[in-house]
Amino acid sequence: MTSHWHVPEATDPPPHRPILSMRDVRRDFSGAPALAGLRLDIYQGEFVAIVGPSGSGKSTLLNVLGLLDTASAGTYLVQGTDVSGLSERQRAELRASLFGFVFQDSHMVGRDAAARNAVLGLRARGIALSVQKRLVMPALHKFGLAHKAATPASLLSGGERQRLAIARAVIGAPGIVLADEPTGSLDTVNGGLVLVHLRELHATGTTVVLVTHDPGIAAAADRVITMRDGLIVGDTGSATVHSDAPVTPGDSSASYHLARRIHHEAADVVADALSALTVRPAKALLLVLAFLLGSGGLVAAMGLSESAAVKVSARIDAAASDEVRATREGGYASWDAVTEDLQRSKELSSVLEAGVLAELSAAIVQPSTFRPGSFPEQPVFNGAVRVADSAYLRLQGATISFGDASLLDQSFGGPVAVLGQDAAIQLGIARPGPGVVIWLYGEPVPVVGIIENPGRDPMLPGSVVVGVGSYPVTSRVAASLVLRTDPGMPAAIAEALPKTLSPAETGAVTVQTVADLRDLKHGIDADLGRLVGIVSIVLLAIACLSAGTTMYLGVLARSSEIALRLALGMRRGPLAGMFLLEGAVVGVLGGTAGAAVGMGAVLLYASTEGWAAVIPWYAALWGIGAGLASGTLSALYPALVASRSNPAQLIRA
Ligand SMILES: Nc1ncnc2c1ncn2[C@@H]1O[C@H](COP(=O)(O)OP(=O)(O)OP(=O)(O)O)[C@@H](O)[C@H]1O
Repeated sequence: MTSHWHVPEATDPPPHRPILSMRDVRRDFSGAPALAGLRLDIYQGEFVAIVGPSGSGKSTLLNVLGLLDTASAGTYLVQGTDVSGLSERQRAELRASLFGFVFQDSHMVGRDAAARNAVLGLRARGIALSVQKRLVMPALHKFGLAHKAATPASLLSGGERQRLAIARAVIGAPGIVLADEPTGSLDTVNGGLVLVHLRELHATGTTVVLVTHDPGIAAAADRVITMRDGLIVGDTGSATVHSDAPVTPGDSSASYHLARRIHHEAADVVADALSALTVRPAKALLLVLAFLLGSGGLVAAMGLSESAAVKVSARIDAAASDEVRATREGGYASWDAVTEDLQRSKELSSVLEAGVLAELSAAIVQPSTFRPGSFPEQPVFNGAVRVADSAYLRLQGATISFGDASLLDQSFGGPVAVLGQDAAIQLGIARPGPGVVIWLYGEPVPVVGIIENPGRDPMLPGSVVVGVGSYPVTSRVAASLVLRTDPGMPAAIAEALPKTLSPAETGAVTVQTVADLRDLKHGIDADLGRLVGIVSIVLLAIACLSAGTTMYLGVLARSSEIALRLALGMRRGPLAGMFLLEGAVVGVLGGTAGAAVGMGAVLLYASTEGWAAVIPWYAALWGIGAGLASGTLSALYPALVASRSNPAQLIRA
């Protein structure tokens, strides 16, 4: 320590080039100067203590020196480079490669192990993993923390955390260590230890600048700068033999590497986003649930509308200008009764063909290629299952390949099935043949044909059609008679049919022509889809809002971690990415669960209504996409807040 005051003048011949040099540097906060025009040179290898009363500007000076904060006016050169000309990114890179920081409150990523915290700065600089591994244990050992390597930083004692902060600051052998009251929160023993470490570091050539209130620590420094009211009022001057050699990290393998840095940043972004979720599982679960409800509703709305629309439009198409459908109230007791009605209706003049069609619930029939129980996770069939005869297929103009539709009408010991092309693909059946069966109600049913052309029934491609032959009737059959008439005759046939089929009680027969069916289009089914759709969009908006609020609070709660990452040189883009990814992951999880729940709801609703559930293949993607989009959207503002924050201010907070 020297005894003479040395306040260099601009006219002084520069003895050596300083590594940090300030001229007329000001830092104003709301018009009031925290630094009121400083002139300061710091040379490589110095051990400088900054002292002064509270509020005199010590921390502000340290923050500006370390590029955590920007001067409002004046010139600041780091290794001869004017930092006012650097971009935010260049400042971050310079900060990461030149400075090591020790803060008063040893900021840590609390959920991460001590070892991972120790290498945080190395990661920000893109130091190779092998080098990180080589450096971390000796550093922890040096600071008496080897046995705590795997302990989460939040569980360390105050002294241990501060030693870890120093280990983190020095592990990459930075040219300059800046420490803001590093012993402020420690007892005498731990404070003394910290000072010993800083002196050892200085002995290896590192420049150390520390802010302290402790006269003992100030006395241990080679140069003491005294501040008052934002000005330097005393400087014991530099005693060190200065070197002009450029400041480089002590370990050449620990040099800055952009590609690896980006790689580490990407890995950190993913790991941190995921660990932020797993560390607060209850919060994550609630967010997932919010997105689940929103996107689940959306998928359900799509399925319901589509099922309703297909059901309605199928009928309307079918009932063009030459089709009449009739049903009997309460259905039929047996297939013989159905056949009887078919025969009678065929006797009407102008009826060209009469067929039969009954819808079955796919959820109950459970079509499958696999014997029940033989395959643990059987895919759910999402087409329609219908009972029909060959006349129905004929009058729809449908044609069969690889088989014979008339087998549908025969009873030779059990039902047979023909498959629509989409249904066949879904069930994994390429063509019918001996031994090719599907399982319905847990019983094997031979496949006797594939529908090549669905004619005018748009539901046929996705349908499993079971023959009427000997299809078991367990309860009453809700079958429809489908009649093909001479063109223009449906109205006349519709008049005559009830009298023909049920002369005693014409009301028991319901006849549908195209006019009746058009009304169906505006029926409650489509409205239900629309309603669920609107509700789900509202739910998604609420999910977005609540997730956004929760994440914003999360950003505030993690301000110490954010400050640390920025201070260590993490760029703002990846920092924002970390929060966006967290939102996206929550959204995708919620969206995926929502898609599953939504599809389940459609299947359930359709089966209770006796419809064929039609879930468009893209519904699940929509559900997941809605979750992803709303999750990311909700994280947008919090991410912006995090990435725009000023590390110096956060550290102060
Ligand atoms: N982000 C900020 N916003 C507003 N005012 C600030 C901010 N940072 C510092 N100041 C003000 O600048 C002045 C200097 O603060 P600084 O923290 O640098 O002093 P200090 O000498 O380090 O004080 P202490 O020893 O108490 O930590 C104070 O008046 C403080 O209120």
